[in-house]
Amino acid sequence: MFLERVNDPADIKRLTIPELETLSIEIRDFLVQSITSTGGHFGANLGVVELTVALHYVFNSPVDRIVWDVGHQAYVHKILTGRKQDFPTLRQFHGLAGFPKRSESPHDFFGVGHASTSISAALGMAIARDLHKENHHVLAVIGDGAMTGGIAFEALNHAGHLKKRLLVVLNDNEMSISPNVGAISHYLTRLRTDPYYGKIKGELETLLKRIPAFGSRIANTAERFKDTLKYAMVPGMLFEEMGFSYFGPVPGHDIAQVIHLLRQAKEMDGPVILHVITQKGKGYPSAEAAPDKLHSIGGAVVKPKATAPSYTGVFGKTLVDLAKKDKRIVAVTAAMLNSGLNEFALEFPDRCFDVGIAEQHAATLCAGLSTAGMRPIFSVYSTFLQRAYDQVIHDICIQQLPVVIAIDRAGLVGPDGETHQGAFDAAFLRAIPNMTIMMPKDEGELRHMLYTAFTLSGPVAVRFAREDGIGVALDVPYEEIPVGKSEVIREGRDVALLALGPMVAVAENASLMLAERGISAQVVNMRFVKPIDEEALRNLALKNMPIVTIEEGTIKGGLGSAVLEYFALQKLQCSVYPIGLPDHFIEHGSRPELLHQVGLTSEHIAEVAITLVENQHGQKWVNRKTAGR
Ligand SMILES: Cc1ncc(C[n+]2csc(CCOP(=O)(O)OP(=O)(O)O)c2C)c(N)n1
Ligand SMILES: CC(=O)[C@@H](O)[C@H](O)COP(=O)(O)O
Ligand SMILES: [Mg+2]
Repeated sequence: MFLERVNDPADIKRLTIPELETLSIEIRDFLVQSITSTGGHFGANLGVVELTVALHYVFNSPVDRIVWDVGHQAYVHKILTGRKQDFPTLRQFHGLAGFPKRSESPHDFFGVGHASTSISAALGMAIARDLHKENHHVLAVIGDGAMTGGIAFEALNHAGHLKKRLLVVLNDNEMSISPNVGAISHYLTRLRTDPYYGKIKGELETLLKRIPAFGSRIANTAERFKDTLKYAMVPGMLFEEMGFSYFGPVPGHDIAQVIHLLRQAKEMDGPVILHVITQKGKGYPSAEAAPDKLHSIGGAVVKPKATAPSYTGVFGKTLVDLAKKDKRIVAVTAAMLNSGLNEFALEFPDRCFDVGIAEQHAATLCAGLSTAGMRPIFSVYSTFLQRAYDQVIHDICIQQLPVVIAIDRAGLVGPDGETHQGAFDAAFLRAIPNMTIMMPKDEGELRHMLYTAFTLSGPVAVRFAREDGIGVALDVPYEEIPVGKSEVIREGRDVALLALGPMVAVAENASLMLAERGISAQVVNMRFVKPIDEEALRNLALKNMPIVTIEEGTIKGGLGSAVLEYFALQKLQCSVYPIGLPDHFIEHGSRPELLHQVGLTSEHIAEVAITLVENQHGQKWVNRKTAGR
C-alpha cells in the first residue's frame, strides 16, 4: 500500500511511474469508500486523481502554489497534503472542509467554493512573486465549466497582457454539473476530438519555421499565409492569440503523459495553458454514466424518508405549470439546471437557457428579455446571486423590470459551509429600491408566491430553503398574495414572534413552549422582507407588545433590521430582539447543528421571548398557569 505511506507531497516524489499508477488506484478506492460514507463531491474528484498526483509529483507544494478553481475537486490534493486521516469528518461540523481553506493547510493557497476565481488569484500570486523577486511556480487548476465564467476570461486577458510566468491547467471533462454549454465548450470539443489537430501541430511548426521571411511583399504574403495556416490548424489558437502558450490536449488519466507535459510547461517562461482531458466519475461506472447525478452525493447516514417534496422540487413543478399557461415565461440558469429546472428544460427546451457559470450575464439577459415582452425567471442559489449584485441593481431594479429571481438555498445550506450559506440575499436585496422580497412558510405558499410574482410589474425575489416542505396539500388553486401583507398564524397578547420562511414553524413551536409557561405569543408569518407589513408593526407597537424577529439570514440588514428601522423612523417605541445569523461566517455542518449553533431553535426563541416579557413587566415572569398551585 503506497497510500498508507503518503502524508506529504514529498512522499510521492520517490515513486516510479508504475508506483504512481498503483497509488492512483488506491486513492480512487479511498475516495469511493470515504465519500460514499460521508457524502461530498464525487465525480469531480474521481476525475482528477492522476492529474493531482502528477501535479504534486512535478511541482513542489507549498513552495510552488497550486490554486484550485471551485475546490470541489481538491480532495485528492487534501489526501496528498497530510489530511487523509480527517476524511471521516469531511464536511461535518468542526470537521474537514469540503473545499480548500487557507486556515486548514499551508498547501491551500486560496479559499474557494465559487467558480472561476483561480486564474485571477494565481495571477495575483505571480505578480507578487515577481515583485518580491522570488522564483516559485504558480498554477491555476480550472475546469471547463468554471472556464465559462466571465471572471476567468478577465483574468486570461490580463495574464496574456502581463506575460507573467503562470500555468493554467484546464481540466476538461465536458461537464459542468450538467453537460457543459457554450461556444468555448464547443471549441474545446474541437481541440479534443479532432485528431488532425494534434498530429499536425509538430509538423506545422517545423513547416512554418522553414518559410523564409524576406523581401517586403513576399514577407507580408508569407506572414499572412502563416497566420491563416495557424488559425486553421494550430490547436489552442484562441489561447495563443491571448498571449498563452497552449499545450495539449493530453489524456489526463495517463500519468506518464501528464507528467511529461507538466515538465515541459514548467520550463516555459510566460503564461501557459495545459489542456488536460479527463472523465468525470472515472473508475465508478454509475458516476461515469451519469456524472450530473453523482456530482455531489449524500453519505451513508440514512436520512429519514422525506414525507414531503423539497422546496426546489415544488418550485420546478410549479414553474412548469405556470409556463404552460403563460407562454411569455422563460427560465434562465447559470449552470444550475439542478436548481429545479430539469423538468422545465425537458418540457420547454426553447424557453430554457443555461448560460454557463455566468450569473452576471444571466441577470442582465433576464433584464433584456423582460424589455422585449417576456417574463423571465432567473433560478439561482442565494450564494451565487452575490455575483450579480450590480446587474440586479443597475439592469433590473433601476429600470423596474419585471424579472422574477427564484432564490434557492436561501438560509443555511449545511455541508458546503461558509462559501455557500445563503446568508446575505435578503439583506443585500432589501437595500435596493423597487425590489419585492418574499419567502414562503411552506411549499404550498411557495406555489402562491411564484404565481403572485408573475402578476407583478417590477422585480421580485422569491426565496426558499434547502429543505423539504412540511407536507401541505399542493393540488389547490393558486392564490394571489397581497404584497407587503403578513399572516397571523396564532393570536397572542404578551409577545410577538415575527418569523420568515421555515422559521415560522420553529416560532410556532416556540409559542407552544411559551404557552406552557403561561405566555401568550402571537406568531406572525411575515412573508415579505420588502415591503414590510408596516400596518401590522404599528399595531403591535400600539399594543405595547415586545417583538422577536426570526430569520435564517444575516441579522445585519435583514428582517430584524427592517423592523427596527421602521420603528426608529416612525418614532414608535417598541422592544425588538432580532434572532438570525450573527456577524461572522458560518462553517460547515448539518443544518440542524448550525441552526442550533446560531440560536435558531424554538428553545432559544422561547428564552428570548421570556426575557423580553420580563423586561416589559420589570420583574421575573410568574407562570400564570402554575402560580396558584
Ligand atoms: C459562481 C458559481 N456558480 C455556480 C457554482 C456551482 N458549481 C459548482 S461546481 C460547478 C461545475 C463546475 O464545472 P467544472 O469547473 O468543469 O468542474 P467539474 O465538476 O467538471 O470537475 C458548478 C456550476 C459555483 N460553485 N460557483
Ligand atoms: C461546488 C458547488 O458549488 C456545488 O456543487 C454545490 O455544492 C451544490 O450544492 P447542493 O448540494 O446544495 O446542490
Ligand atoms: Mg468540467
